[in-house]
Amino acid sequence: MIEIRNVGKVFNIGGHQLHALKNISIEIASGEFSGFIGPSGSGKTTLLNLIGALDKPTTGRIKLMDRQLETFSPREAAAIRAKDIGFIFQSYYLLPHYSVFENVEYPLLLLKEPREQRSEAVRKALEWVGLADRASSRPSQLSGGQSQRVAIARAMVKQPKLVLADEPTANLDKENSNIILDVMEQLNRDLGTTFIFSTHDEKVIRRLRRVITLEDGQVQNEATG
Ligand SMILES: Nc1ncnc2c1ncn2[C@@H]1O[C@H](COP(=O)(O)OP(=O)(O)OP(=O)(O)O)[C@@H](O)[C@H]1O
Repeated sequence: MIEIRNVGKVFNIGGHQLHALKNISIEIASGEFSGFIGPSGSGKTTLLNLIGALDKPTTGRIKLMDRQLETFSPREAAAIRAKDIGFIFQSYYLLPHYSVFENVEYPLLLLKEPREQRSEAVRKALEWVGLADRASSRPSQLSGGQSQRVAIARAMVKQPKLVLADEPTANLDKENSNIILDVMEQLNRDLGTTFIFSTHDEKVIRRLRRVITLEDGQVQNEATG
């Protein structure tokens, strides 16, 4: 599903060059439940952003579902993000003035799906995360764990092949972290969705079937389990 070949990423900060990623080569297969771990600043988020077509590598190539991402225009990158990739972040980024239903529906509006299909898909996505009864709630009425479950439903509503989760449990307690990890594991099993995490959290790391450790912008080691 993903082929990362000799990827480097350099940020220019005030005339100084920061090598955030150095010659990374990794392949990730469809259906994996894997994650990048490593110290703060090791390049986890930078790498996830490149896979998610949110940014481009300085050197090297990234193939995502048979498409060379580094050749994409901003418009093409936006289209692939809208259609094929679900994003989950540490901060849930729910729209505060919209209901849970409308928040989950939003990606389908961008894809211009007809109303009936949208309603059915939102209903299903809220069922997956156990929040079918909260469709008309506002984000401010939800706990952190429930908010992250809405964010998962929003990422899953278009049934993407790939979901990228950047520190998804960072703001959650143990119980809620385990609930959202259960949900993601089940979606991975039932729908075959590929999940890639960036995380420091032991609770997440224990669940990953493949752990890729980054250090100073390089792959340090790999473990599967
Ligand atoms: N847009 C940017 N502009 C300049 N430097 C950046 C940018 N994004 C990341 N960096 C730098 O690149 C390096 C890698 O950052 P990155 O956020 O990928 O690390 P991380 O492993 O995700 O860290 P954390 O666990 O703290 O989130 C850091 O030194 C960071 O300061």
